[in-house]
Amino acid sequence: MEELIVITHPEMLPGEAGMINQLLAHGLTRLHVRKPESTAPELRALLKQIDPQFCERIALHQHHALAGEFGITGLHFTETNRLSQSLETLEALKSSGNMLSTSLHDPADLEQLSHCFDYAFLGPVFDSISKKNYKAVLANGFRLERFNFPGKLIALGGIDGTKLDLVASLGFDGVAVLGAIWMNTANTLAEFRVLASALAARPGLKPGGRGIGTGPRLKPGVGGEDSLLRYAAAEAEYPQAKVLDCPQFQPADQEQKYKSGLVDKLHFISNETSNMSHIDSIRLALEAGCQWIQLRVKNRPEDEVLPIAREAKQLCDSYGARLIINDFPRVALAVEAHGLHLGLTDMPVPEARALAGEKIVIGGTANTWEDIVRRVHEGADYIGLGPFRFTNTKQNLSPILGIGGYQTFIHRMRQAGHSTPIIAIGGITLHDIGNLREAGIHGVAMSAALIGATDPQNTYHQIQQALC
Ligand SMILES: Cc1ncc(COP(=O)(O)OP(=O)(O)O)c(N)n1
Ligand SMILES: Cc1nc(C(=O)O)sc1CCOP(=O)(O)O
Ligand SMILES: [Mg+2]
Repeated sequence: MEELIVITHPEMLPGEAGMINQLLAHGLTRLHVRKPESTAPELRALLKQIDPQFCERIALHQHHALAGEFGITGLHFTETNRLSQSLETLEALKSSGNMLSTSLHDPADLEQLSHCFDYAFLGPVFDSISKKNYKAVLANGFRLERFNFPGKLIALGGIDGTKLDLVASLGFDGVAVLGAIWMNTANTLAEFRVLASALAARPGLKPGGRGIGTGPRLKPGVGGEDSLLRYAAAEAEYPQAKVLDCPQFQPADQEQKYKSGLVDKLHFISNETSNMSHIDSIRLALEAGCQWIQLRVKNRPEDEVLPIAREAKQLCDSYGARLIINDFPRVALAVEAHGLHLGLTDMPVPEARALAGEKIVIGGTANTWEDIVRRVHEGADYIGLGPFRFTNTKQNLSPILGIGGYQTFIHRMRQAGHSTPIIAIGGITLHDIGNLREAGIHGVAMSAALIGATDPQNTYHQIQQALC
């Protein structure tokens, strides 16, 4: 069993687009946008906020006419909607490259189901978590009969992490979740990670298995199979190298696209002051909502950084967040950090890669065009490009780039065909993000703007919105 599909909350939630982008950036391969009460303009407003690179992983339940506008090819048909479609319509949609799915409530209906459908939801298999009075329809002792349906069968209804083994034993190819993800919106990403890790760790998941969203139309590197594999690589210790070795993911540029989903858009940089330790600053950021934390301890030897890193790792784990270690590859390895950030005078990226392995995310600093080219050739997973403006957080700053520097360098990168994600850094505040995003950055790294915020949680949410 390998598929994990998330269905949106039926109502529009505050900050929902940000949460959706986060889920997709963290490896979600298929998102079903189901908003039964929403009008087309309301749905359009939501879709507009979703990063276009993710639209190929989306299926729409309502307002199919919006699909073309956003490059969405996934069309879902509710049971009623399916029954009112002619076979010709379904065949025409299918042959024009769409990926079709539908819902069934009676397993016997599979016998008649059109083979135009790539996958079908069947359920509710358990009493629903989110819908009261939505009771399980599958009888005790149920075992899935596929008839000749060639598509995937996805269990829906009442599924959480505790049910995966049972669902797999019933013969399903995957699960669709709603309540488990959206019941507590403060924990959406953490819940997804728990489910995805549990699924990836199941013995049935094999690197090379196909995922929904892997139709022949999908570009490698955008959702689908590689995204599923990416999640497995990141979460279940399948060697990422297997993905990158596969010829279909070459040249290097496709590889970079694949990498951009691995790198968060907001990096918090830890700091210490006379009344705040690194751990205090990390706790503040985690409580605000940050999910990507860089431990940046300066002017201390490795043996002093190691215990701080261990504590930071525990703390980040408890919030389902990722820890990146600045400057110290061996510390990153020792604490099993998610990533490592290297400066221009630190260990070169390939050396750190050889030391720390394929799984770890490695970012590298650049201050000039030549540095950018070096980082691209070194195979950095992202480039920390700065400084944007003067900051007290770092000593011995390189010359300020300003918005013009980012515009120029990102333009040159595009011309040269380089797509390594750029993380802007140095004195960045909430109000800079719009311009930086327009210049083409992938994300921002921030320290003082979050540590010094009067309401870090609110600042975090505004930053997330601005990054969408
Ligand atoms: C995301 C990100 N980008 C750049 C830096 C700067 O790293 P470095 O050049 O190694 O300088 P120090 O941070 O070590 O002073 C970073 N830390 N993070
Ligand atoms: C760690 C770091 N590196 C920079 C670079 O230009 O390479 S600027 C910087 C400090 C980032 O913190 P703040 O958001 O408080 O300015
Ligand atoms: Mg450094």
